[in-house]
Amino acid sequence: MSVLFVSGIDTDIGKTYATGLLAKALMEQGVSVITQKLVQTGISINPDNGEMNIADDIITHRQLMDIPLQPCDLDFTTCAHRYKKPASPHLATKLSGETLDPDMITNATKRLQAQYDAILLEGAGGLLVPITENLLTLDYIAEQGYPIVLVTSGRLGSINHTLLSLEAIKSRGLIVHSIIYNHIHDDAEQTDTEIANSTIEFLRKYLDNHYPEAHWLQIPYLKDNLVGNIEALPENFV
Ligand SMILES: Nc1ncnc2c1ncn2[C@@H]1O[C@H](COP(=O)(O)OP(=O)(O)OP(=O)(O)O)[C@@H](O)[C@H]1O
Ligand SMILES: C[C@H](N)[C@H](N)CCCCCC(=O)O
Ligand SMILES: [Mg+2]
Repeated sequence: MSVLFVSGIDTDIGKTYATGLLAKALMEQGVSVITQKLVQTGISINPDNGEMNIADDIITHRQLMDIPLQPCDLDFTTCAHRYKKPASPHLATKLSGETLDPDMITNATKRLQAQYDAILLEGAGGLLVPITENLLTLDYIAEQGYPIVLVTSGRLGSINHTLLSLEAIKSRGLIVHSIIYNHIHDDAEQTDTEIANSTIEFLRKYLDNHYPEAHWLQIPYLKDNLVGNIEALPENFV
């Protein structure tokens, strides 16, 4: 019945890819696992009926897991809070005229826990993104006490953003469960491999020294077909 919160050092860092690949690897280990999205902004609209689609990140998780959309997706249990504006949830919610109810998210997680052994809950953006005017993502997670999986990369600036995220997690007394290094930029011409490799080395050493219990994982650069694997996942990861 574990819940892991998958966050990242920023938006567009690869949380969705990491969540989907982690879920797939857990499934392959025989773990009954599902993913959930805290809140989806920038939702796509169904052109046939003008209604909001199932959360895009949930659809991508299922593609990466290589399973169809599940009943809990179709009834929106895995992501009820969906907003049109591709912005911070507090703004997207306000513009929609709706109110985001954090208890609804908690209740949905509990319903999923009754069905699955492990839930991977993906955030929106980074750890301190406001989900309402008065509630930061990390404060919601601190209320629930979920361990955190943090996604990072080798782009210039990642070291600082990663260490700041770790400090924020520590300040709430939460557990850093894992760091997932995403090889997101490996295909890009502008990638400086010297910087990327040094970032990996620095972060690994930093984890060893300060968070020896945390797992270090990596995900590969994926081509358009969304097929790939997280590197060897330890047994009893969740
Ligand atoms: N490993 C990867 N290989 C190839 N492309 C990647 C990889 N990781 C991320 N990307 C690219 O970066 C984009 C952003 O990644 P992703 O959607 O996973 O970010 P996110 O952190 O989940 O963002 P959000 O805060 O919106 O949820 C993807 O649409 C994809 O184009
Ligand atoms: C729309 C985007 N892709 C994410 N879903 C939301 C990112 C919110 C970031 C807010 C911020 O840090 O300023
Ligand atoms: Mg995402």
